[in-house]
Formats: sequence, C-alpha cells, structure tokens
Amino acid sequence: MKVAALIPAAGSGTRLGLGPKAFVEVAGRSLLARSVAALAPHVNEVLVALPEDHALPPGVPARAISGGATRQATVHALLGATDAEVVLIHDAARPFVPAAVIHALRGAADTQGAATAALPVADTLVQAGEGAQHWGQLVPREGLWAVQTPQAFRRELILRAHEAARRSGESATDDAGLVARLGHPVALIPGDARLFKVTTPGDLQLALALAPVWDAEAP
Ligand SMILES: Nc1ccn([C@@H]2O[C@H](COP(=O)(O)OP(=O)(O)OP(=O)(O)O)[C@@H](O)[C@H]2O)c(=O)n1
Ligand SMILES: C[C@](O)(CO)[C@H](O)COP(=O)(O)O
Repeated sequence: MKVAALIPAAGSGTRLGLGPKAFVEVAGRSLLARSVAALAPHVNEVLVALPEDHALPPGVPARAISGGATRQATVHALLGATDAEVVLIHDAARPFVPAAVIHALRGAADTQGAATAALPVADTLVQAGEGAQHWGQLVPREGLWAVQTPQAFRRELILRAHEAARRSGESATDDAGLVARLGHPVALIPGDARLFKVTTPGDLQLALALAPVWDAEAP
C-alpha cells in the first residue's frame, strides 16, 4: 500500500516573526528539514507545500508544490498531488516526531481510516468572561485532548472530507476535524510532548533546548 507524508509548510510564521517559519533553523537544520527527515523513512513519498516564492532547500528529500492561502487550502492542494492510498499529514512547524507515534498512527489509519496524535489536557481550563483577559467559566478538562500532528488517513476519506468542506464553505483548524464532520470516527493516538508546534518565540527557545538531546538520540 502506497503511503505519502504530506507536509504543509506554506505558512508565513507571523507569530514567530522570523519570516516563513518552515525555513527557520534549529541547531543547524530547518523545521522543514527536520520534519521531512522524521517522516521520510516511514513512507513511500514525501510531498511538501511551500510559500509561492520559495524553493525546496537542497538536500531535503521531497517533492514540492505551492501552498494555499490557508492551511486547509494547502492540505487540499497536497491531497490532489499524490495518488497514495494512505496519507500522513504533518505540520512542518512540529519538528520533533517520535517514530513510535508514526507507527501507531499508521496502524490506526489501516484499521479505522482516520487517526490523530493528541494528548490529554493537563492544565486547568477557563473560558474568558467579560473582557478577553478575565476569568469567566471553568471548563471541565476531563475527556479533553489537545490535538497534534501527524494525522493519518485513508486518502479517499480525507479528500472526501476536504471536498465537503469546500462545497459548504466550512473551515476547520485541522484535518481530523473535517473527517469528524462527515460523521466518521477519528482515533485519538497518544502523542508526545515533544510534538509541540513552534508557534511563538518561546516555542523556538524550547526547540533550541530540545534539539541537542533529540539529535544525540537520533539513529
Ligand atoms: N497557508 C498556510 C498556513 C499554514 N501552513 C502550515 O500549517 C502549519 C501550521 O500552521 P501555523 O503554525 O499556524 O504556521 P503559520 O501559518 O506559518 O503561523 P502564523 O499563524 O503565526 O502565521 C505550518 O507548518 C504552516 O507552514 C500552510 O502550509 N499554509
Ligand atoms: C493542525 C494543528 O496543528 C492541530 O493542532 C493546528 O490546528 C494548526 O493550527 P494553526 O492555527 O494553523 O497553527
């Protein structure tokens, strides 16, 4: 069965403030290069979507297309550029991807069609009340998970979910959410704290601290 890794990397990195985020380097390797290197050994092809005016850096073993105006549009373009039966969709902005999570997702996609990495929420949650920064109502955290990537799908299913969203004009912050909207179950696979998304300057500091440990453990 042909499996593809699809890596949306076309974002502008506004919150990080260092230009297109996928090209930002952590300990000598870009976020994009790290994500590709983590997924490539587990799939038959790697496809990345880049900002329109950017080329794939040398030495990154992938095929590149141009992304869209939103993450959802970018993933839709990636889905149209592969004929793989199973796809692993993974944010370039999550550079540390444990192999065990990839294996678990692959298995779940084969048996259940759709699966995402996710972690049970560990903090107290509150809905802000009047004024964005005032305590409103406590949100019980039991049963709540924070969703990560990779997310794994039978391509036919995730493509159907994206097409349905296009037709209805709906958007979602991730791909598993679009599948759930079809009424199809999505398996929650325990992710990993190291799969955090590099979104803000603070996240980049965490990535810089983790990289030497991660690189020392890499096979
Ligand atoms: N039009 C877009 C927007 C986002 N992404 C990708 O989706 C992932 C998650 O998005 P996010 O962390 O929000 O990245 P940016 O959109 O670059 O960040 P910001 O919102 O701060 O601009 C990233 O790998 C990003 O490159 C994409 O491929 N195409
Ligand atoms: C796909 C995602 O990483 C799952 O948590 C997340 O929804 C992306 O959100 P962003 O607003 O594009 O950063």
